[in-house]
Amino acid sequence: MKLEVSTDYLIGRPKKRLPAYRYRRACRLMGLPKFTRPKGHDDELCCNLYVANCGPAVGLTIDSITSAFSKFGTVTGVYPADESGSRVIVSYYDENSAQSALKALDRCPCPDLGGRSLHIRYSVQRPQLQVVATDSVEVCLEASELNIPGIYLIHDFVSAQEEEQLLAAVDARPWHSLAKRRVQHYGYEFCYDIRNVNTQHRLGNLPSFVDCILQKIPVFKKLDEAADVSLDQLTVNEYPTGVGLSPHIDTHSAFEGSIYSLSLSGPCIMEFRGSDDDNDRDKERSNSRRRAIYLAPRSMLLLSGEGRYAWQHYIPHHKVDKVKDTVIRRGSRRVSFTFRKVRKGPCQCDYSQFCDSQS
Ligand SMILES: O=C(O)CCC(=O)C(=O)O
Ligand SMILES: [Fe+2]
Repeated sequence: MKLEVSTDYLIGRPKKRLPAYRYRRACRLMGLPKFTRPKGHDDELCCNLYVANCGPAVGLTIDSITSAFSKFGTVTGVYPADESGSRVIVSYYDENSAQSALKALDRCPCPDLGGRSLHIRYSVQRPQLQVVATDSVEVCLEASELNIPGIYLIHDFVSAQEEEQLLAAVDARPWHSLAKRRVQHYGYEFCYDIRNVNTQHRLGNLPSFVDCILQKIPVFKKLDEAADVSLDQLTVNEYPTGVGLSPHIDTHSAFEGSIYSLSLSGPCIMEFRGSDDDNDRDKERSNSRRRAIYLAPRSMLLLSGEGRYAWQHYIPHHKVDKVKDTVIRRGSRRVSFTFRKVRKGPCQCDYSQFCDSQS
C-alpha cells in the first residue's frame, strides 16, 4: 500500500493551510527529524531554532513563518517540533542568521506574524533511532526451521469465520485485567503469583465455543505421537499492540507435557531461549541458543518435550517485527487461546534442572 503523505507544510511546496489533523498525520508518517535542546551552554550558537506559540494550530501558515524568519537569513526548512501544531523548528543555513532571529523575535510581538509573541530557543537535531533492534534473531516461518525438538506449528488451524466467532465469544465474557494485558481462565484458574493452578478449585468444563478447536487438536498426533489431546485448562490472553510476555517455562508441576497456543486477530513473534547455559555470561554462546518463530493469526503452536520443558518462551514487547525481509506491524491486539492439561501428580520429565517437582 502506498501511503499518501502531504508535504504541503514544508517550504517549497504548494502554499495552502493544512487542517490540524492532516498536519499531525503528516508529522507521524514523514518520520521528520527530531530536535532537542543543545547539551552545551545556553549561548552556544546553533542553526536551528525551536519556536513556540507558532504554527498551523495558532493560525500561522508554514509559508508565513518561513517568510517572517527569512528576513534574518536563508531558511532551509520549517518543521513541526511536535504534533501540537503550535511549535515549529526553523532551520537556517548558518548560525549567525539563527542568532539574529532569536535576538530580534524572542518574546517580542512579531509584526509579520500578526503581532504574535514567540518563545524561541536554540535546538539541535537528534540522531534518528533505529526502528528494528540490532540484537534481533532470524525469525522462522516454520517450526521445522527452529531446530528445537518438540515444537510444532500448524498454519490456518481455524478458518477466518471460526476466528471471528471465537473472538466474539470471548468478547461477550468478562475479561480480567492484569498490568498490561487481559485474561480469561476456563477449566482451572491460573494463579500468576504462584505460577500454578489450584487443582482443588475446578471452574468447570471448557466452554462449548472451543469445541471446534478441541476437535482438531488430535491432528497433532501425526506430528508428535506423544501429544496429549485431552485438555482441561484454557487461558485466553489479550495483548494490546506492543505488549509481549516475559521469558518463562510453564511450571512443570502445574501442567502436563503438551501446551497448545492458538493465535488470533494480530500477529507476533515468539522467541525461545535455551536455558541450559543460564549461568554462562558468554553472549555469543547464549545467542546461539536463541530462536524465533512468526505466529500468524489462526496458527496453532504446540510446545512439547524439550521445547516445553527446557526452553523458555516469550513474546518481545515490539510494535513491529522483522520477519525475513518484511517489517510486520502488530495488530491492535493479539488474542491467544492456550490449552493445557492440569497435572495431578509430580512431574517426572527428563529435564530435572528445570523441574520444580524434582528440585
Ligand atoms: O500467548 C501465547 O501464545 C503464549 C501464552 C503463554 O505462554 C502462557 O500463558 O504461558
Ligand atoms: Fe507459556
